[in-house]
Amino acid sequence: MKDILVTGGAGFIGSHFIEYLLQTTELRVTNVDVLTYAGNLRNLDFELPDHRYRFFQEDIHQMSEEVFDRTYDCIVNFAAETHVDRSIEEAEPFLHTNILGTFQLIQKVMEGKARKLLQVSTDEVYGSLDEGEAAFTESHPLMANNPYSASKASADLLVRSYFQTYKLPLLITRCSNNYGPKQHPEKLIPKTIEKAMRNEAIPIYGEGKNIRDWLYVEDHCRAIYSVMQAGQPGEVYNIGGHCEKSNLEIVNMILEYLGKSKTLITFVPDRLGHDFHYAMNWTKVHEALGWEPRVSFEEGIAKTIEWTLEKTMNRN
Ligand SMILES: Cc1cn([C@H]2C[C@H](O)[C@@H](COP(=O)(O)OP(=O)(O)O[C@H]3O[C@H](CO)[C@@H](O)[C@H](O)[C@H]3O)O2)c(=O)[nH]c1=O
Repeated sequence: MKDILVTGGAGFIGSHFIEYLLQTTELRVTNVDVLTYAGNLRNLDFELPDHRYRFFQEDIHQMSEEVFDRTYDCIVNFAAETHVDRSIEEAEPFLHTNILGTFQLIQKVMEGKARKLLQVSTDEVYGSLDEGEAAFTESHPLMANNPYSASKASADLLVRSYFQTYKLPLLITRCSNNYGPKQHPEKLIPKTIEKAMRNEAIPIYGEGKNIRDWLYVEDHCRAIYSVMQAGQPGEVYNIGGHCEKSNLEIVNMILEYLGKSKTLITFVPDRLGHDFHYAMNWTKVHEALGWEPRVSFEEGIAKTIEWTLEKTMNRN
């Protein structure tokens, strides 16, 4: 492999993946990102060697010929609308980017402009675990419960269908909740850190008992790289953090770390259709590719909080 096209590379996970590729491999990276509210070139604040990195501010629906002046060994698709609450407010951008955008990328593989596509997906496509169910395996039915996850599930099915129909080399990874430096403050962890630092009320939906499986973003990037290198076309690989925690536990840990009062916690009406419990069974990627998460939650959350404190100090 030589050339990788990363879509959505100015976003949270995409920018970490580019950093991982540039620092640990010799691959050349082309980054296509339209720079919506969630994409920010400041996320790429590390060394970007000219001969191995280039950026196009373009929409994945209308990529220019310049982007395709070479054949890519792989497209890794991070370009997505990702926030559940926003999808409940207005679903259309989610359908446009997440479904039709993915379709455009599949077309690039059909046209021979890329040798394969890795679709970065999510545990949300499985819906919520039922009582007594321990974790999602890759064969769990797709039971998306909100417009965001329905759009990601639709994209996964498109990818699957093009593998089944045309035997195109397409792969899917499905991750649990990521966290780490540079995440957009609309998400639970960065939002809690930033609000706590400012002594502002921290909104907890419902009773705060919903459970997520937290994965440090660098562990996720390592997993995606392994799947890109050695995953089997047509296969789905779950990636999880082996770290189930309720939202209240998360918020309490952050408040404790920052030495802030628990009175900042404010219970607010629940998210509509709020999935109760996600957890990933990632035995398959472990057995097939030897991947496992390395960063403990204690270590990961400390790095994330310290990064946020430093960012805020530099801003002031
Ligand atoms: C923003 C916010 C969230 N929450 C709750 C809702 C969820 O149970 C939990 C995490 O919420 P979020 O940070 O929005 O993440 P969640 O809805 O789980 O979805 C994330 O994780 C998914 C993977 O599971 C990704 O596919 C999504 O793109 C990503 O947004 O915290 C609150 O209680 N208060 C809040 O203000």
